[in-house]
Amino acid sequence: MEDLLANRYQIQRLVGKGTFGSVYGALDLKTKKKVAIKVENITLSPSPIEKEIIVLKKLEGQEGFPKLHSYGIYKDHNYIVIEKLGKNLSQVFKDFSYSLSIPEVAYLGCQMIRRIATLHAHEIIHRDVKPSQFLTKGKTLYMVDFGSCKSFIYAGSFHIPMTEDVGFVGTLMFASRNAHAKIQLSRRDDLESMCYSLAYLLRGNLPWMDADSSKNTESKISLRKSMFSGPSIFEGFPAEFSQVLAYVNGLNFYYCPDYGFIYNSFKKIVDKFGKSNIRVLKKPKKTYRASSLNPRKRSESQKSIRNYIKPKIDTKKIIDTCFCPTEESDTLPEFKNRKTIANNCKVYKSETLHEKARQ
Ligand SMILES: Nc1ncnc2c1ncn2[C@@H]1O[C@H](COP(=O)(O)OP(=O)(O)OP(=O)(O)O)[C@@H](O)[C@H]1O
Repeated sequence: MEDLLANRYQIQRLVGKGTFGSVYGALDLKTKKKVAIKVENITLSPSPIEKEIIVLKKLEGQEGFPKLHSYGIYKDHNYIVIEKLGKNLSQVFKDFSYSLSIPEVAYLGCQMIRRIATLHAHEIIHRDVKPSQFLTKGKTLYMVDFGSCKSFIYAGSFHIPMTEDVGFVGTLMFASRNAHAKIQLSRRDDLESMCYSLAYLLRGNLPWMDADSSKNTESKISLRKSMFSGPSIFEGFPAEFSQVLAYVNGLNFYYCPDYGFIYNSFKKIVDKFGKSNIRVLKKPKKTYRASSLNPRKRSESQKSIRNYIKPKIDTKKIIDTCFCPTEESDTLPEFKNRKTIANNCKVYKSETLHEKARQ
């Protein structure tokens, strides 16, 4: 990669390499701000970066998603310039010697489910949820890499059908069982991958991970996952984790998951253990209070607060009001005596059709 991209971005260092491209840290010579630049070869078709641009535009202004600064083609590369974030959760895990505490993982879970709920509220599924797709910056966990995303809605209001024999999408270690069975993925699969990510961060391994990496073939992982991916992967940890996985395993292809139930389950763990020893997602060191700024900076800061555009979709509302019980979830203790709250999520046509077929 050349040192200067598009006459504006001074490439500083390679931050990471993905399956399809590389991410560089760079300095925007115009704004003097640090940015991240993702590049891929122009010959890739379909282009993951093109997909990423569409998704990032849709998510503009949402908490926990990087800002898209610009994009374009430079020589034989597509590129996007996005907000520079910190380390991903795999790197954070390594920094903590592969040992995070129960409340730390539950705290990360609270933010993961909020990001996934926001993405789903925009009718998009991620299809490659794993620890390295969540990056830290200050107190916020960001979700990145939208190259595998897909809209689960077509023609405005139809949920995609549950087709089989689709190609494998995702990452072997964290993919849902449906991904291995080559069944079309839907919202439930992002949640299953989230559960495996949390189990990995709690345990430091997953039952289908062979220490000998050459033995981690798709067929071996798929077989072991079908045997060992039940709620027992959370054995020895607070019951809320396994209850969430049991709930997710009971979700129907078309259902809008109950993000509120999942969020509250993780929050219950955080509340039980307390937040005082949580080392991840700490406040940035430098904080300025408006009153300590000089008058000109104070007025700029107040103006930027006034100009702050409220997120179009309120994740808290999705978290609080979305509830779609399944037959299996009725058997969980949390669901006993719980009233069905009107589902705030849009009801898609095929979901209604599916309901009718069930009756
Ligand atoms: N906005 C960003 N700021 C800082 N680092 C980033 C940013 N986006 C991505 N990265 C880093 O770059 C690395 C590569 O990211 P990328 O999304 O291309 O691939 P990946 O998720 O690691 O791998 P794969 O494509 O195989 O899923 C990530 O590990 C991440 O830590």
